Amino acid sequence: MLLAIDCGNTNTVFSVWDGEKFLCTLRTSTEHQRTADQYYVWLSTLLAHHRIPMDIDAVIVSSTVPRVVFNLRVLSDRYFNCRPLVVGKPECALPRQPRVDEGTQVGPDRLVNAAGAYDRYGGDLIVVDFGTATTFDVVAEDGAYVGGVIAPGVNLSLQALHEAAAALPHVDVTKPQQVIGTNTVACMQSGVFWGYVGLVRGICDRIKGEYERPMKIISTGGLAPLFQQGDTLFDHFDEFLTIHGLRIIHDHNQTLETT
Ligand SMILES: Nc1ncnc2c1ncn2[C@@H]1O[C@H](COP(=O)(O)OP(=O)(O)O)[C@@H](O)[C@H]1O
Ligand SMILES: CC(C)(COP(=O)(O)O)[C@@H](O)C(=O)NCCC(=O)O
Ligand SMILES: [K+]
Repeated sequence: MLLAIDCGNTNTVFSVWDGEKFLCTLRTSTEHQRTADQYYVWLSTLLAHHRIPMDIDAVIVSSTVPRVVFNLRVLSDRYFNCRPLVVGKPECALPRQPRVDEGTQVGPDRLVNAAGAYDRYGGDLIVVDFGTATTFDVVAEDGAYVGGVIAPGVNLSLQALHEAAAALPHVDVTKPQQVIGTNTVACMQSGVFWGYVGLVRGICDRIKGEYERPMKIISTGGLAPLFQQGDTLFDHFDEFLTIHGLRIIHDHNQTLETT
């Protein structure tokens, strides 16, 4: 079975696959000090809870936080007796090479999103991923990642506003009753909700204007469904896009090994 790990700057998502069969996904906060032994205790407890056997014989990792990769490698070597594929490293082949400026270190999550989205929806895509940052990943007709946009994440923006302004409380993002807020919290929620609807709509429209072919917009990340309530921004919402992309890249590397 395959353990696919998507490590973001806020959360790390573990998913288990039996071939093409998706078994489960588990989420923990991203902590670069977390040791292989701690990961194993947490993972084995939860897999037992889901009655999933721990017969993992392959691991693939995408990490936007380089410092956590070492302990994920130790987890893979010590407990699953295999070397993990790490997206972005030379030993991990991609179905299609990105076409960006020479020397650019593209976030592995974006390469994985491109692979997963192309497999499911074909080419000419914008993938909007609501993470710590909100990324817009452009996928060409042939499935190559060809660039995009990075915007401050939704909760990051709210947190920054709360920390910078003495009188503004911490608020959770939600769709406000109306645009004009009649109290501080409603004003802040309107600012971040409609501000992001405008940001996503505006950036996608500009990307479409610059790209010569018609495009589909795929969204992923926990906050995507919330913003879809504000405007029909996305053609599809795909909660498991990134881990699907990890499985696609793993299978691509398996195919190369057997040919
Ligand atoms: N459904 C949700 N509702 C509200 N906040 C969410 C939801 N899903 C994720 N978040 C928040 O969005 C931010 C990004 O989370 P996540 O997508 O896990 O980031 P990353 O992939 O960068 O680690 C975090 O602050 C997280 O707590
Ligand atoms: C933009 C990101 C931080 C988003 O990562 P996340 O929000 O999932 O933690 C990540 O894609 C990244 O580290 N990118 C490197 C720079 C680039 O993609 O050009
Ligand atoms: K991401």
